[in-house]
Amino acid sequence: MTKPFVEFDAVSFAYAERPILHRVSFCIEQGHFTAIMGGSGSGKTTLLRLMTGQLQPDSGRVLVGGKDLREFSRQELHEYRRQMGVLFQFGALFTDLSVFDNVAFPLREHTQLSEAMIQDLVALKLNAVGLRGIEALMPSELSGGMARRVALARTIALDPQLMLFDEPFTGLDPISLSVIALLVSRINKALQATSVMVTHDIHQSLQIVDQVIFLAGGEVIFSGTPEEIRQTDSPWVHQFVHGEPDGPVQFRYPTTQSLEQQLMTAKP
Ligand SMILES: Nc1ncnc2c1ncn2[C@@H]1O[C@H](COP(=O)(O)OP(=O)(O)OP(=O)(O)O)[C@@H](O)[C@H]1O
Repeated sequence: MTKPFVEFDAVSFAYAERPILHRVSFCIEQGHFTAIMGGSGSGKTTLLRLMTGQLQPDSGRVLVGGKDLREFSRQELHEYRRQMGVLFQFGALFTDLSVFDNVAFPLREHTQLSEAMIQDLVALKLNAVGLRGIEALMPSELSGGMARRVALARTIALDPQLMLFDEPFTGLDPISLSVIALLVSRINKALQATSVMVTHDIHQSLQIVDQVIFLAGGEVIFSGTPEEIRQTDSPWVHQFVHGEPDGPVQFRYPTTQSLEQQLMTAKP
């Protein structure tokens, strides 16, 4: 039996006067792997920030384990974030620290473990991403794909219950991309973590996730399993799956002024 881990209940959010999300509701089950997809600027990263508690909804609720994030005490919020592993787009490593020290960083920061224990844990985490043996290398000596894997090892150092990935595949060659996708999927299963991944890579996602949520126009326009996505006749989803430039998802930034008006406006 699964139970909800993170729920969005009619969440609306705007940056100043600019509405981004409008009454967004969805549920992420414990232990499930969910991809968030949508056009550029549709609010995917904003949604992750609402999930971490970095941003707060203007209305609606973000529930974690059934409790409104707004009602978390400082201690609860700290604990929630400690159980979270976050891997950003370019998984920045500390360039002045070796691979070992990068992976050891969260262990030293958040635990009282002995150095001997930390050494074993770093070896285990690097082993999980297929890179045991490169402990002494500096980030400048790694390929882009290796650096992303080291960042992944660091993300899982504390055995997070919730893993958030923001475009983990960006900028990788196809082989490194498949390797990262496979590792992310395996690690998710091994840790029985709940994972949420913002990505543009629909084909890779459909192979590894349990659920995909599509955002457009500030709303969830579709959510379902990979099987349901393959079968839907939603034009939004169709445009995404087939990577078509024309369709309901617009590539233009929404502006109220026409190009003609803008060109006619007197210049200083
Ligand atoms: N701190 C901010 N202040 C004001 N506007 C912001 C801020 N962060 C993001 N935005 C705007 O909010 C919208 C949604 O941004 P967000 O980064 O969530 O989109 P996204 O779906 O992750 O985009 P992409 O796929 O291009 O990374 C964008 O139009 C962006 O310009």
